[in-house]
Amino acid sequence: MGSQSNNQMKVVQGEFGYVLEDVPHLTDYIPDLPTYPNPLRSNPAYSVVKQYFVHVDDSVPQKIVVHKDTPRGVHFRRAGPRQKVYFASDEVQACIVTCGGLCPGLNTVIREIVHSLDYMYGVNQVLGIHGGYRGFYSKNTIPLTPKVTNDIHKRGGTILGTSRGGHDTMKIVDSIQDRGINQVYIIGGDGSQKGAAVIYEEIRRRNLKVSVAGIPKTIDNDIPVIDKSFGFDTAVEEAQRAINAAHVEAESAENGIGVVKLMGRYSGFIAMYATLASRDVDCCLIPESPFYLEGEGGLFEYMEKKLKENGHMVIVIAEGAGQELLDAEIQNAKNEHDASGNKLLQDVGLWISQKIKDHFTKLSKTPVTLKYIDPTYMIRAIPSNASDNVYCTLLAQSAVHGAMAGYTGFTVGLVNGRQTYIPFNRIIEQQYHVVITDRMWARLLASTNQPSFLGPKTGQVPPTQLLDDGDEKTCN
Ligand SMILES: Nc1ncnc2c1ncn2[C@@H]1O[C@H](COP(=O)(O)OP(=O)(O)OP(=O)(O)O)[C@@H](O)[C@H]1O
Ligand SMILES: O=P(O)(O)OC[C@H]1O[C@](O)(CO)[C@@H](O)[C@@H]1O
Ligand SMILES: [Mg+2]
Repeated sequence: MGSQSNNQMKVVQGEFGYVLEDVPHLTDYIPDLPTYPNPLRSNPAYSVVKQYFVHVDDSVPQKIVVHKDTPRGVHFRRAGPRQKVYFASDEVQACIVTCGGLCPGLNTVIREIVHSLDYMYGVNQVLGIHGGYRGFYSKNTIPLTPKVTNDIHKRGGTILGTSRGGHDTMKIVDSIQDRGINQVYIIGGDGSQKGAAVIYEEIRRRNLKVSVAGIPKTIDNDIPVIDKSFGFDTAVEEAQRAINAAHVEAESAENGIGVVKLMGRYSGFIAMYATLASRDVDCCLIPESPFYLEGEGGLFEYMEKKLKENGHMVIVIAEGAGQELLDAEIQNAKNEHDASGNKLLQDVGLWISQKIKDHFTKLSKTPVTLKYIDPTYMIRAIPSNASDNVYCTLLAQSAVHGAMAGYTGFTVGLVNGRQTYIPFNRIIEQQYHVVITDRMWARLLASTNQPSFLGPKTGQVPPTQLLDDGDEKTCN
């Protein structure tokens, strides 16, 4: 038993291997802060709710698949309202910023932060930062009220605008300090959460009473620890429309082939879930599972078999899949990056469509009709669906409860179905990927019956045994 801490995380150890990876609190570096009773006590909606306040010792296990002698393992602090808050309502000057690519649900999260601050905590000074991180120091702010944000959840995109690049930590924290902001809500993906972590560090270095809360956003679902990111379900649902169109086109032609490219730079979650949801997909190609085209066990062999059996087929390919094949083939390919430093990928959808056409043209007895559908931005530029709207609401409320309770340097997230506060460094230390030796990918292979492409050609060794799926994301 014992505890260790650094600026980013406090690790508390308990009995039977219990570990709490706790988030920082303002009192870690500003002792003797005054506290106030939580205004929710006298809120008619909550005052009657028994045990509404979260117990100070409540925590949520990261791993729920256990054996009888498994140590209790890593836990995260349970999110929710606390008895005491560290901000008086009229003291709070909050701000909200959205960064990185778009994602369904951004406006819902903005709306719910504004509404939660006002309706639950009586806070009515909330500023919107325009155009991502650089907006802190280069743009005017937008006052956000429940009235201004009332209908925004019905729209795609973000009313605040977003951007990549432009993270100048010193200028951002200067702006926070100059404007008297003391709660910062940052909605963004892995890059944005890295940005949030360095903002928190600088705020702490300056000894400022400012809570920094992250709300994880990315339709790629590549953020570790959390069950899934908001907007992911909406994106998967929208992808069905493209897959359906590809299937209708393919089915209506002789040797029809539908190819659908979906987002997923390094993680193939959208492609995997869209495939599992659809049942019309015969082959799903993702960045985590290298594949090859020619020869035994390759894609073309499988396609020939499928066309012979069914007369048509549908392929879903994630944008980051097969990039190594393109790199090997396209000499002098430009090594370009976006403003945030993310590598700009080559268009694998166009490339594979051409490869397929060339292959079947060579096999002159099998002329094919190929339709390529690229719904890339259509799956993310839409409003969130009902379940994502609920999810966004809970995330926003959890973030507000956490900041009001004086926690800082945390990201809110669903862990095994429970709202939690997760230290930034657990969120940013790695990107989450589909693990092709886990159960979920095996389920997909079983559902499509496609080749696994495991073997000497891809350098992937077939697993002898499926590993425990304790670390997998989402309900399985
Ligand atoms: N290591 C880092 N340190 C500080 N800021 C960063 C870092 N990485 C990214 N950022 C900033 O975070 C913002 C968003 O980053 P990025 O464009 O990579 O999107 P993201 O948040 O990862 O979202 P997504 O990839 O889902 O679209 C940008 O303004 C970028 O400058
Ligand atoms: O064109 P943009 O806006 O840079 O966004 C594209 C990228 O954003 C993501 O949706 C999330 O990182 C990727 O899948 C995709 O490559
Ligand atoms: Mg990212």
